[in-house]
Amino acid sequence: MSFEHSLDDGLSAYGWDAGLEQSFTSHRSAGLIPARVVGVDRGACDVITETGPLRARLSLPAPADPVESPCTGDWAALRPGPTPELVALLPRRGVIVRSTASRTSHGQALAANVDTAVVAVSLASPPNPSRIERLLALAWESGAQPVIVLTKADQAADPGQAVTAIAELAPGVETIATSAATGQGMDTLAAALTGTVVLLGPSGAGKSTLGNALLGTELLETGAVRAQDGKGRHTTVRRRLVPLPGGGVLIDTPGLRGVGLLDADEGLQQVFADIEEFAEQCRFGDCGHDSEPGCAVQAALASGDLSERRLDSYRKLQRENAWASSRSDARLRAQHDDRKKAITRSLRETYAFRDRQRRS
Ligand SMILES: Nc1nc2c(ncn2[C@@H]2O[C@H](COP(=O)(O)OP(=O)(O)OP(=O)(O)O)[C@@H](O)[C@H]2O)c(=O)[nH]1
Ligand SMILES: [Zn+2]
Repeated sequence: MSFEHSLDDGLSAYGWDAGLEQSFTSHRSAGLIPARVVGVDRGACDVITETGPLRARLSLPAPADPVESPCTGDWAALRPGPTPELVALLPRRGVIVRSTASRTSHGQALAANVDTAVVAVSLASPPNPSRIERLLALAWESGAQPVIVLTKADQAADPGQAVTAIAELAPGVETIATSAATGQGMDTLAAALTGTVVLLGPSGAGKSTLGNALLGTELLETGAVRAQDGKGRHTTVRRRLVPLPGGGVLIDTPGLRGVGLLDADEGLQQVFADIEEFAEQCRFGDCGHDSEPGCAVQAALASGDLSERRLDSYRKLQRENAWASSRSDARLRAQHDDRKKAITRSLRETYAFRDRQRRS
């Protein structure tokens, strides 16, 4: 196998590697070149190629499910020429999908092939646990590894306590407190990010500020910059797919800011692995965890291992997901088995730790 295309060309900074090169062999022999999709609009797309950015026409059959249309982060095969054409997509490792509120039953693909999903949570105001759980479910479902970043640690009375409280919501997820003001946690964060990274979180959570700190530049638009733009113009063109100095790629598309759940059964199972684990101990396989005898979920509530709030959030997100999924086609799911095992292990350690604390 030849590595001449894979290692020191311009695409490796965007995540191209030997494995992708191998899956591209037949496209290479057909005279096609690899490209990563930066953005799609009006039947055309912006892509990055080995020789730099290009605008390409979409020349592939419309898929039955629009979720399978090209989106930011996709790897594609391009036919070069005076009018470059995108003729095929490489198989995705995963995709972040937004449930559309429209009449159509389809979701919208926001970012493909994401490895790390940063869930940004501001410590400047009380956190919203359900929102965090929702974003974690979305991340897991997309095949990405979530990382919780507590921003604005300089504004928190007790950041250490906040990390502990939020880590409880998120078995198997690293939680890092950061501050753009003091630089706290930025090295730890940079080290926790691998591959293609997205920043999720509500407006004002500090995503752009984090992104700029990671990039070491002011490429992304921040609240502070906008405040100076007194005309309310938000026309700054976002760089939607940018290599990070320490390796990896940052995707920042506007649609990622404020996504709902769609078809995220597995993602929810992972966020609420603790509840799923309790439920396995219930006497009845179809236990509704209300007043059934031998309900291990109710027992966990009684013992304090599980909070009412978390159980309510679980039920609410399950209803929301069931509603969204009933409107959508079945989609490709990422396999999460090894992660589930890691989460189960981390839960066991947590419970063992609590037991030891109680006994001492
Ligand atoms: N004190 C403090 N302020 C911060 C920190 N990080 C961000 N901010 C401020 O919080 C505000 C919101 O930050 P942004 O980075 O624009 O938030 P965002 O999540 O990108 O918001 P949207 O673009 O609306 O989605 C800005 O005024 C930032 O200057 C921090 O670590 N400490
Ligand atoms: Zn039960």
